[in-house]
Amino acid sequence: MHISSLFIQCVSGSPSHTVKMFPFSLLSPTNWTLLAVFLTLGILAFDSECHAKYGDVWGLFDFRQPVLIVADPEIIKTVLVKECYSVFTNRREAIGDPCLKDAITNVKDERFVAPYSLDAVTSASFSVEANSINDPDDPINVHIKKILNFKMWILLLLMMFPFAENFLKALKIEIMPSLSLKYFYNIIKRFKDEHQAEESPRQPNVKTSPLVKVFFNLDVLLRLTEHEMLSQAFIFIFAGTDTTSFTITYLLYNLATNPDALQTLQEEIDASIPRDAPISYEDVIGLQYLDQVICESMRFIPTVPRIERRCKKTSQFHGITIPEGTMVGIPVSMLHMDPRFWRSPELFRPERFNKDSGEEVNPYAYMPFGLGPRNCVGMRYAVLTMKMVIVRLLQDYSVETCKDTVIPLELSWMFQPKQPIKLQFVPRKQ
Ligand code: HEM
Repeated sequence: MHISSLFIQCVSGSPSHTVKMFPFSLLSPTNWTLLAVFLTLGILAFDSECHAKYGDVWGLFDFRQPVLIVADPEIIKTVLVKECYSVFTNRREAIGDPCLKDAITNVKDERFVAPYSLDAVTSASFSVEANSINDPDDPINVHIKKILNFKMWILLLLMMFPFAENFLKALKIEIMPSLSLKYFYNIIKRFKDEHQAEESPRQPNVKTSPLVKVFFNLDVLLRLTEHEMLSQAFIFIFAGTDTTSFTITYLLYNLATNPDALQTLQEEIDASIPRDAPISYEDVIGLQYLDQVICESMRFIPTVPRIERRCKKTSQFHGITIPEGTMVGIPVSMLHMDPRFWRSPELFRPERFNKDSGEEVNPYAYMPFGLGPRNCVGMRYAVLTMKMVIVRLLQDYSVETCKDTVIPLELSWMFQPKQPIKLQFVPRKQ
């Protein structure tokens, strides 16, 4: 899962002109109140509290890092879209395994511009054979779990003391297990080598998907090194795994707690797709209500609650001076619940995304996949995967709450469910 701002020092900012970042004071009750809100109620309550106190722009320190949070759609547009290439191209400095520093999520400036064309190839998922659904001990499953359960305390330590990286390296302490990372690099490399062998004139009859072909020719197409290319392949697996599974889980939870929406969705699926027939791309794309349910579920509980860009040169926008090195954060989860942009935001209403509903969606207040040139490259692939899974599941099962379902859902300060989400699947009558 993507981790957003980790708060330690809270400060106030004037809504216009230079936003002042006041140093954290142990004696300041304001800071402690907000810190308590952050740790107990989580990022949404924290952002909402700050927003109520300071308006659309406020500042804080993530340990040593100044962060400016902006909730004004015009400023968001400037940061994520208009000035993306000139000022706000990059994210936070990558912390941790140097192996991943050339992945698309971390690369900077002109190195980003090249891999960005990868958008065209996101559908090329890697057909590495795995049996992780049926076999929890499948090596792929074991290694991805090790990587996703990365050590948060090391990340926090490095945010406070970036210079500790070499010290930890010497002690062989790592955020992500390098053995597991190497495991993935090796299977992707093996897959690439096999693909290139298939391409050789000695095996003219072997056919590879054109998209996979593009992906494994990135070194030639975009002049990426082999390591850079393998990193993109790895990050696609890594960035797409937890995000997609969390989003599907939230979606099922929202359907179970909103049986009317579930029924409307099942009626749409039943009317459009025969039960035992294979599902085509056109079938799922045609399901309008399913699309609305996914949009609404990702508004209601966005998997990534905050996105960020780093300001690479001191600039002035909308009357605010943003110093070089400042992180600009967009409070996605708060914007998705802001009554300025949504009618009854606390209600799960897929109808609001119906084009004929008359309710307009402000594109700068809705960004479950981020926004602008640096948004999620896996978006279309993820939506398609989710649609396929949901259709297949709901053709045969209804999803309901049970005695162990926690209602309402409680999210931790890391924006993850405090308790496991438990639902029951009831077979549908044939
Ligand atoms: C429902 C599932 C997913 C969600 C909610 C999600 C969400 C996001 C968000 C919010 C960002 C940051 C965008 C920004 O900063 O503006 C992002 C970036 C990214 N995502 Fe996803 N994502 C999902 C699935 C995937 C999948 C399946 C892949 C790969 C196939 C993927 C690959 C990436 C990559 C490579 C980036 C970095 C893009 C860049 O730096 O240019 N994501 N994602």
